Amino acid sequence: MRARVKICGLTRVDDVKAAVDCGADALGFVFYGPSPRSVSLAQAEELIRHVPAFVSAVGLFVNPSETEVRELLGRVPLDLLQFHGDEAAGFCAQFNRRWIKAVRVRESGQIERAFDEYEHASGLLVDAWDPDHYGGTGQAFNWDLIPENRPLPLILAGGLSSDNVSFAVDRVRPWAVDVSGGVERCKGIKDSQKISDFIKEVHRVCKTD
Ligand SMILES: O=C(O)c1ccccc1N[C@@H]1O[C@H](COP(=O)(O)O)[C@@H](O)[C@H]1O
Repeated sequence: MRARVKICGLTRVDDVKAAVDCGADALGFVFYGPSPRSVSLAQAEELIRHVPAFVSAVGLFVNPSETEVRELLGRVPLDLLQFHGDEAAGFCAQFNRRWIKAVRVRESGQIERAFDEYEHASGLLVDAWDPDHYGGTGQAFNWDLIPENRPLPLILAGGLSSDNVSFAVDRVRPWAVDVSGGVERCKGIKDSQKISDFIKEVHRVCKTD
C-alpha cells in the first residue's frame, strides 16, 4: 500500500521547503479569507515558485465566485483545485483544471452520495463536519462512515497528526492523507519536525503493509 501526503495551509517559504524536503506529494494553499492560513495572490505566487516538479500545488477554496477562481488561475500556476464548501459539481468542473471535492461528514450515506454527485472529480476528500467552520478544525470524524467501495481516490483529512496517522492509514486505507493543524506550531505556522514525523509515520505504515 502507498498513501500520498498533502500538507495544507502553507503560508511561509520555509514551510514549503520543509514539506518538500520531507517528501510531501502535494502542498495546499488556502484562498479563503476567514482562515488564519489564508494567503494573498502575491504570497501564493511567491510560495509556488518554491514548489518543484512532481510536487502538486493545490488551491483550496470555500464557495468562491467564478471570477475569483479564474483570476487566481490567471496568475498562480495551480495543479489542482480543492473545493471545501458547498460547491456543485458543475461549478467545480468549469475551470479546465483537475479538482477534488471535500465532504464534511456528519451522517451515513453522505460519502456514497458524494461519490455519485462528484463523479468527475480527481478525488473525494473526507473531513470532519463542524457547525461553525468549513475545515481546518483539527477534528476527526467517525471513520466507520467511510465505505469500502470507492469509485474515486479517497483522501482522508480531519484531525490527523503523527500520533494517529499510522492507525488511520492502516484502518481506512486511503489514497492520500491531508493534514493542516496536526503539523503546526500555531495556526498558519508549520513545524518542520511535525511535518517530518507525520510523513515518516505514513511511509512507515505503508512499508510494513
Ligand atoms: O485550513 C483551513 O483553515 C481550512 C479552512 C477552510 C476549509 C478547509 C481548511 N483546511 C482543510 O481542512 C482539512 C482538515 O484540516 P486539519 O488537519 O483538521 O487541521 C484539511 O483538508 C485542510 O486542507
